[in-house]
Amino acid sequence: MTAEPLLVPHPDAGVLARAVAARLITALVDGQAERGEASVVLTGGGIGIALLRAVRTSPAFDVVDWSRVDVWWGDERFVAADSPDRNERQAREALLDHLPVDPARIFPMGHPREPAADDAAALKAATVAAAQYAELLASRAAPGTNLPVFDVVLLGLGPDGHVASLFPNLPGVMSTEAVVAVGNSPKPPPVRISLTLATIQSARQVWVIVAGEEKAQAVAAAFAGAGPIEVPATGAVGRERTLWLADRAAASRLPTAR
Ligand SMILES: O=C(O)[C@H](O)[C@@H](O)[C@H](O)[C@H](O)COP(=O)(O)O
Repeated sequence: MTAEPLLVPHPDAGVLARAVAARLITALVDGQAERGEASVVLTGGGIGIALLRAVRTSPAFDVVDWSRVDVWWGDERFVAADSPDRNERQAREALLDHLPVDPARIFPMGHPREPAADDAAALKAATVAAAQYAELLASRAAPGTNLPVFDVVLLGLGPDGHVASLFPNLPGVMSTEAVVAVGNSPKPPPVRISLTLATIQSARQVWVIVAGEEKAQAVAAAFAGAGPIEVPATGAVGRERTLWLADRAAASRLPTAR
């Protein structure tokens, strides 16, 4: 295995979702065989939720002991707990509500406790929630460390090269904190919470999952040597393995694309 990013092509988005679901099931089973438990960091976005649905309908889904899986989020839209926009809610509907998970091992990011008076107040509340998530991460880390070693971090890719809620040229990209609040996300909603690249890099495996022609330019820029300030996804690397799992359209602007 290598942490050097490796692009794995897939014919289309449907096959991609099913293939990543199979890969995820295998990674969790392997983690449980080796360490007795496993962990995954979920992503929002179209392909991120589609792959959760594909896990649910996979014939192999019950090979995983879901009661021994820690579930984290890479980012969250800072909106009301019952908002359909929340990544947590979408993940629960797509998969988690249908599995025998241990509720004590599901770690959603925070949400506003009350409607904020303005964007500044919302950012302030998100900053508190981000710090609380960092504490939660530390509470599940090995003694002497601040972060758990995630088995797999799942990330969608934005057309601008963002992953989680780390956007090009915004301060969150280079943050050395574990978790950041984002107050001016170019992708709605504007206020978000995100793991930082430093935290994502603590994972054994990082998978950037990308479908669609509108992502092709960002994929090409990443593999042409762009840095994380310009294309944040390039900073999302795992300790053992970094995979870019792409459909044909997303990989179409790579020099080797056929
Ligand atoms: O909460 C979010 O919006 C995300 O976590 C974000 O990083 C997403 O994964 C990408 O924007 C890709 O989203 P799509 O797959 O919908 O394009």
